[in-house]
Amino acid sequence: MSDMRLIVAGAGGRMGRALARAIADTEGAVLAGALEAPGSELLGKDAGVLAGLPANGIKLSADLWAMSKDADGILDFTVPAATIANVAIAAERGIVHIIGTTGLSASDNAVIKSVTNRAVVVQSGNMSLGVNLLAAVVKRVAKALDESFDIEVVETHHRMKIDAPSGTALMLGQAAAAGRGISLDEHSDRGRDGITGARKPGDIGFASLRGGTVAGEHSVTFLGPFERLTLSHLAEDRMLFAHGALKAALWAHGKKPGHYSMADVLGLADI
Ligand SMILES: NC(=O)C1=CN([C@@H]2O[C@H](COP(=O)(O)OP(=O)(O)OC[C@H]3O[C@@H](n4cnc5c(N)ncnc54)[C@H](OP(=O)(O)O)[C@@H]3O)[C@@H](O)[C@H]2O)C=CC1
Ligand SMILES: O=C(O)C1=N[C@H](C(=O)O)C[C@H](O)C1
Repeated sequence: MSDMRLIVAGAGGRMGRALARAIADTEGAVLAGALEAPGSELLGKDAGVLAGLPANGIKLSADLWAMSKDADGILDFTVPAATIANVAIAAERGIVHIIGTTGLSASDNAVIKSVTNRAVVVQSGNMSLGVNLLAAVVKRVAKALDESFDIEVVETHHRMKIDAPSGTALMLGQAAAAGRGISLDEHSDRGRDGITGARKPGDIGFASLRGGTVAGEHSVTFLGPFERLTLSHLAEDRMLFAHGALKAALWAHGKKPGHYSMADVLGLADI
């Protein structure tokens, strides 16, 4: 099979630059386009040079329709509005869409789902093996422990992150809720401040720390009578997520239309 031709959306961003480096490192993948926001001062710059590599001749452009003509997939780590605009074009072109963007609303997610009867989408708030394994373990533990154990999800990220709780924290909260057989929407405690009252039994709490250059740190703590169990994951470098996204793209190439998760890619969906 010929190399998978991939577009990086948000090519000037932290993940976009990491993705360009990961593609250059990965056999079977080649950079076919670099998308940036209309009006960005980076438009026209070389994607290789921006990523700290030799020039590769791929210039940043805001025209996804044109650059996707001969592409096979798009790796999208941008912002919700951009991802939603990209969904329609990727589906129309029939190219694989790997979505890592977080902070998406319920209606954004409904738009993404709506194309998956005709498009291949892999979406995950975290592309790492470790976090997806952690989610499977959290689900199991939550199933084993009753409401006498409170569940708290804590995440720490770099100072530039714009959304909270992180996509990963929400994914871990969903895993805990699924293990317990409850709806996260109905049992979520976010943003405590002031006189909050006592903790509601059964709620899943979230707390977000921001600062420095932290690539991503997550923990789920089960707090019971006289004991506590904490499960955690530490991302040491965002190249972890870039390599995960590449793995997802190569896995998805040629798959039938559907809405896939990283657990599907990693063979963890049944755990
Ligand atoms: N699922 C996972 O494993 C991971 C997910 N993420 C998520 O990925 C997203 C990006 O993170 P990060 O790289 O740190 O953020 P950055 O802000 O560094 O990068 C986002 C990039 O997208 C660009 N952008 C904005 N609008 C558009 C548009 N319309 N078309 C194309 N590009 C656009 C931004 O440009 P400009 O600055 O000019 O606005 C910026 O360059 C976040 O949602 C983050 O949570 C991050 C790491 C791992
Ligand atoms: O913005 C980030 O950096 C990250 N975002 C993702 C999230 O919201 O969980 C994944 C990772 O933790 C890094």
